[in-house]
Amino acid sequence: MPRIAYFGPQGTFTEQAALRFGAELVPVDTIQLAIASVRKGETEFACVPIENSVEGAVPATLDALVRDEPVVAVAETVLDVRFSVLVRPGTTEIKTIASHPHALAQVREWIADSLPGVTSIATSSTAAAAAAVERGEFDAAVTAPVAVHHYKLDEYATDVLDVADARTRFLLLRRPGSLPEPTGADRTSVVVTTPNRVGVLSELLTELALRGINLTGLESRPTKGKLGEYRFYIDVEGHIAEPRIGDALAALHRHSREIRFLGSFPKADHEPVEARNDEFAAAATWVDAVRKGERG
Ligand SMILES: O=C(O)C(=O)Cc1ccccc1
Repeated sequence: MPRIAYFGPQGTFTEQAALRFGAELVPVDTIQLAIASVRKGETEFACVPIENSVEGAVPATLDALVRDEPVVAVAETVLDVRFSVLVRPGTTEIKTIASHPHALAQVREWIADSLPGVTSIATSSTAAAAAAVERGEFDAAVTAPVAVHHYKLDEYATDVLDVADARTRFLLLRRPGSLPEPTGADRTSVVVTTPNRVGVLSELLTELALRGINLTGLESRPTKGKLGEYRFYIDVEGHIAEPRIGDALAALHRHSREIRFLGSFPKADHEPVEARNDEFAAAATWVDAVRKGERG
C-alpha cells in the first residue's frame, strides 16, 4: 500500500485531508520533513497544507516546494475548517493558548472576546499544540476537532471560527513521473523566478490572459537572496497536456530566469474548465501544414 507522509503529529487538519487519499499515513513534525520524505524515497507521497481562505498561502509549503529536488502535486483536497479549544482536565484558568499560526489567525477575534489578556504562542502545528498542552507547557490549544480523540484533553470550546466557511486546501505531492490524466477540470501550478525588471510580472500574466487562461492563484515569496527579489507561484485552470496551457507555460519559461512545474491535477471542486484547446490545436495543425509546404 502506498505511504503518505503528512504534516502531523496525529490529530492535525492535514491528517484529516490525508485520510481522504486512502493510504498508509506517516505523521512527521514539519511540512519540510513531509516533503523530504518523498525526496528521500521514504514515502511515495506527502500531504501538506498549501493555502487557506483566511490567511492565504502557507509559507512553509511554498518554500519547501522550491528547495532541493522537484516534487509535483498529483491531487488536492479542500477541508472546511472549524476549531476546538482543548485544555487539560480540571483547568480553571487559561493564561496561554497555542496553535499553528494559521489557526491562531483564524480565531484571533474569538480569543480576544473569550480569553482577554491570554498570551498566544505559535507552535509547529495544531496537534503539536495539543501535545504541548498535554505536557503542561501551555494552558490551551486551538486544534482540529479530531485532536480531542488523540490527546488526554477536554473540550473547552468547539466550533470556534472568526470567519464562517473557512476552508483550507491541501496537496498530495509525489516525485515527478507520469502526470494525472486531464479531466477537463484541472489546475496547473508553476513557480517562476523573474529577472528584476519593470513590467516582468505583467508580461507573465499577459501570456495567460492572451490565451484565455483563468489565473486562480498568485503568491510571491522572497527568494531569500537579494532584498526585493521574489518567486511567483502561479495557479491556472487547465492541464499542461492541453495545447494552450503548454503554449502558455513555454511562454512563461521564456520570460523567467527559473521555472519549476508544480503539477497538473484535478481540482477538488471538479468544476469544468472552459477550454479553448480546439483553437490552439487548429493553429498548431496549420503551422505544421505550412512548414510541410502543404498550406499557404
Ligand atoms: O496544524 C494543522 O492542523 C495543519 O494541518 C495546518 C493547518 C493549520 C490551520 C488550519 C488548517 C491547517
